[in-house]
Amino acid sequence: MDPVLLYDTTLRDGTQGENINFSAEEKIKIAQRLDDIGIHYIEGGWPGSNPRDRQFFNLAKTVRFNTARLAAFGSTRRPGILPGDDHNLAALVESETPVVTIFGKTWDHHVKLMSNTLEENLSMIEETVIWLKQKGREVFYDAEHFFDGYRANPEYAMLTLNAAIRGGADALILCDTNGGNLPSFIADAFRAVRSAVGQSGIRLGIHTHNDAGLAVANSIEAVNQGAVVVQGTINGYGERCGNADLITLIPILTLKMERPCITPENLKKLRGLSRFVSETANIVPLNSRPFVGKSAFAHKGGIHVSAVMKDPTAYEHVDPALVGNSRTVLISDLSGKSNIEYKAREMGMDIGGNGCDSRKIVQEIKKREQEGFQFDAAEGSFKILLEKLTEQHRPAFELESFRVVIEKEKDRPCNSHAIVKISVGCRDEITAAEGNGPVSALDNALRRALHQFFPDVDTMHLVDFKVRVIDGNAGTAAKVRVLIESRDRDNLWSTIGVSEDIIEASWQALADSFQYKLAKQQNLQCVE
Ligand SMILES: CC(=O)SCCNC(=O)CCNC(=O)[C@H](O)C(C)(C)COP(=O)(O)OP(=O)(O)OC[C@H]1O[C@@H](n2cnc3c(N)ncnc32)[C@H](O)[C@@H]1OP(=O)(O)O
Ligand SMILES: CC(=O)C(=O)O
Repeated sequence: MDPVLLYDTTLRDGTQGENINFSAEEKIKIAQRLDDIGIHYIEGGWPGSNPRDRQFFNLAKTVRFNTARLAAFGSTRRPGILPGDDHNLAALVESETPVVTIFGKTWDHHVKLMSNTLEENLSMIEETVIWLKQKGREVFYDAEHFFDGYRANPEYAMLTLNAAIRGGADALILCDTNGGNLPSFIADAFRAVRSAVGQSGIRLGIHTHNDAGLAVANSIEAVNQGAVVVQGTINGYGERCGNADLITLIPILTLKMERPCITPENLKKLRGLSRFVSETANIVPLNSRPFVGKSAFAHKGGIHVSAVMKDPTAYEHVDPALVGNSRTVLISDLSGKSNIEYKAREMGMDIGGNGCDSRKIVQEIKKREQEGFQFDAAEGSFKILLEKLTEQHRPAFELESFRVVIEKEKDRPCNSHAIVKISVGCRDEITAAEGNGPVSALDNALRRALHQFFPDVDTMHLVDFKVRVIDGNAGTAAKVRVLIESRDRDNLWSTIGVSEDIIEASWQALADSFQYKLAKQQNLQCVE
């Protein structure tokens, strides 16, 4: 099958998305990751638009890309002037990129909105392409609003493409700029263009937006109709509802359509690339993102897990490892014994020979979930519960008692302190500590007490603390669920507590967190 060329516009159209901003240095880092995974074209920005994008292209002059060709983006010349007098075009050439992409108007309605004439618009397209070709660039022509323009006035839409072809463009990219077209129309229009311009030998490409949730589907239709260049962004970031998500498109092209675009080795970097771009953008990664999301291969229903244990293809459309992802099994009140057995095996636990079979464990989990626990969000507490139910729990410490005092004096902030008494082996320890609030005071006091025996507790800290009222109708008697996320140098884990008392629920989650940390230390040193 013919290869498809990937054209990434995360650094240009991606940054037109709400809340997406990259510094010039961050853009360079992303471009290097895109190059590393084998993207063929990287659109770095619009140098005529802002100093940041000009800085990016200046920095890029010293960067060597292995596979990617860098593109600078801009518009055709303005009406009524020569290309050589247009500062936007000058900025494109000064970027010194091997590729320049310009967009022009296809839709007669939009040309009139600009108070332009249809003839002048055609000249703007043709003359701009000629000028850029004279400067030795590979020129991509993005036909803005192609599909809406083609619907409104197909003859004129074709004239705009012919103007770009006469100018010597290397590729015509048909854009669903408003993102509202359906796959059937994309296919019909693309087929018509292909039969009209196919003999010119020009490459055809597709650029879609996701306003109707169809960007990926529309890109696939275009590929089926002969598109050999696919434009999109990492994670689908982009103007309004975003662009076609390359993170979804790439595995579809390679694994399902057998259209080579990146190597199988590079495909395994896909999840890492998606994470890197979301972290750089400071956007929380979408759990449900196809192929690479945390939930993409997470199985919750007992029936699913039972089948996946026998044959993963029963509920997995591709092998998660191919895209750098992995399978997870979740524990909840929708679990069956298969979930428990899978999880126990994953945690390296034997839950067989002690009279508490996985069926009893499932019943206990369902009872606790009914009380408000949520084990799919708290693997640390699930492991401790499993150990308790199978009589394998060896607690690092026992709580004897705690006391928390919160003081509020007029015109002064609240002050909290806690006293904790624990026993480790045959020794008792009592410590007191202050904190920003009652949970922080408890955490500090417990940490101080444990430090005497397990100095390694210093490497762990709490990273998140979430409280949720479970039964809002019950007023102050409602139960609360506390979820705590903790980490040390190597691991991140979550624990849970449920009670009518927020301090009690917090203590449960906190104590589980420390027990989990101390139990997972293979070489746990208790200094007696
Ligand atoms: C479909 C797309 O995603 S295209 C990319 C859209 N991206 C962006 O707009 C981000 C970068 N844009 C910018 O920084 C600014 O809009 C600039 C620098 C390009 C222009 O800024 P300004 O000169 O202040 O103009 P403004 O943004 O208000 O309007 C855009 C101008 O471009 C003109 N224009 C629009 N499309 C084209 C085109 N293909 N060719 C030439 N001119 C065009 C408009 O008619 C308008 O001209 P006018 O000022 O004479 O009315
Ligand atoms: C060019 C472009 O970004 C569009 O038409 O959507």
